[in-house]
Amino acid sequence: MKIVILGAAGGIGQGLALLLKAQLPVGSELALYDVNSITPGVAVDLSHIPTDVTVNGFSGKDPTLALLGADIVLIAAGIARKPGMARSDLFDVNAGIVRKLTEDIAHTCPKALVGIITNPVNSTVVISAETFKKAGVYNKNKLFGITTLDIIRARSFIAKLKNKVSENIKVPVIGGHSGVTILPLLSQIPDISLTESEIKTLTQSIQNAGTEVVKAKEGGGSATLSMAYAAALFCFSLVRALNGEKGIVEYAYVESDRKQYPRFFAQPVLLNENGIAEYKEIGALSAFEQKHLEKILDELNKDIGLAEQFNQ
Ligand SMILES: NC(=O)C1=CN([C@@H]2O[C@H](COP(=O)(O)OP(=O)(O)OC[C@H]3O[C@@H](n4cnc5c(N)ncnc54)[C@H](O)[C@@H]3O)[C@@H](O)[C@H]2O)C=CC1
Ligand SMILES: O=C([O-])CC(=O)C(=O)O
Repeated sequence: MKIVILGAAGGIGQGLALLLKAQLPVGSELALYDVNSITPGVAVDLSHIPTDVTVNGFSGKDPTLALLGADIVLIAAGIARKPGMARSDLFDVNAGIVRKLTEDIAHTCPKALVGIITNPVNSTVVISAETFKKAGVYNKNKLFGITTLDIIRARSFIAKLKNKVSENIKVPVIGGHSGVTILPLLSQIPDISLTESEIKTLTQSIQNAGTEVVKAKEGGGSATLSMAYAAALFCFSLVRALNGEKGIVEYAYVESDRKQYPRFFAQPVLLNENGIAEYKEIGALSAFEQKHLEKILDELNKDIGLAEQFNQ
């Protein structure tokens, strides 16, 4: 199994590379690529960790050598927010980066599963889809916007509030990955009931969590370590599915043709060797969640439309 990280020298890239080097199955291969010339050095550094995962690092303008034979490609390349910015303010720079890297993937390893971390996820995933389409190799079952960070935040916040073990808490989060488009389904958490006021506060905390990190880092970037952890969890699920393990369900921002939802939407999917095997039921929404859903549709459709236009 070969896993590639694009943007591997960045805050997320390095943390993610460390987690994958430490925990991928024996015999896996990890390829790191970044325009930053320290990337081969990051790979040398990681290669001293005694796990049976091979690490190679590549820099320069062309990621082809890193991408050759990839099974999974994770894209964390691009700029991050500074205080006062919205994720959508990253579009102008990151849209072009994601398009170029997708062209490289389409050319070199079109069958790989691709996970997109680069913001604004609501749009970059669409740009990637349209780029694959142009290249004639789009498979919607293989392209994922990684929204796992919203899920792990929800788990942490609820565990703290209710004094529970976070590992045992499962929280669905649907929609998109920016502000109000992040919709945690707090009515669906097994064995935990929340008051109306707790639901309101938690929903806002989960939606604003990224901005809180940006503020706290005072211009030094956005969430990196928690995102690296989230992307590693998502990647391990892809690896297990590729290895034939059954019953793996993840929430991710993917294309589907569910009638009442936008073209791209974070939702539960069952994974197998080919990526998405099946779209799972989103389940019943509470009145609060239903009302919230109606509010986010316009915003998500706008982010998707902008990306569709970018690729025309
Ligand atoms: N999906 C999510 O939940 C989250 C997404 N993000 C997003 O992830 C992205 C990366 O964030 P950080 O790692 O904190 O940023 P960073 O600035 O620390 O790292 C980005 C890396 O991308 C590299 N890069 C830039 N252009 C490239 C190209 N064309 N090819 C290869 N590498 C290139 C840079 O050299 C740098 O090493 C940002 O867009 C950020 O908004 C951040 C947190 C959560
Ligand atoms: O907020 C940001 O810019 C980074 C991000 O997506 C998150 O932390 O959820």
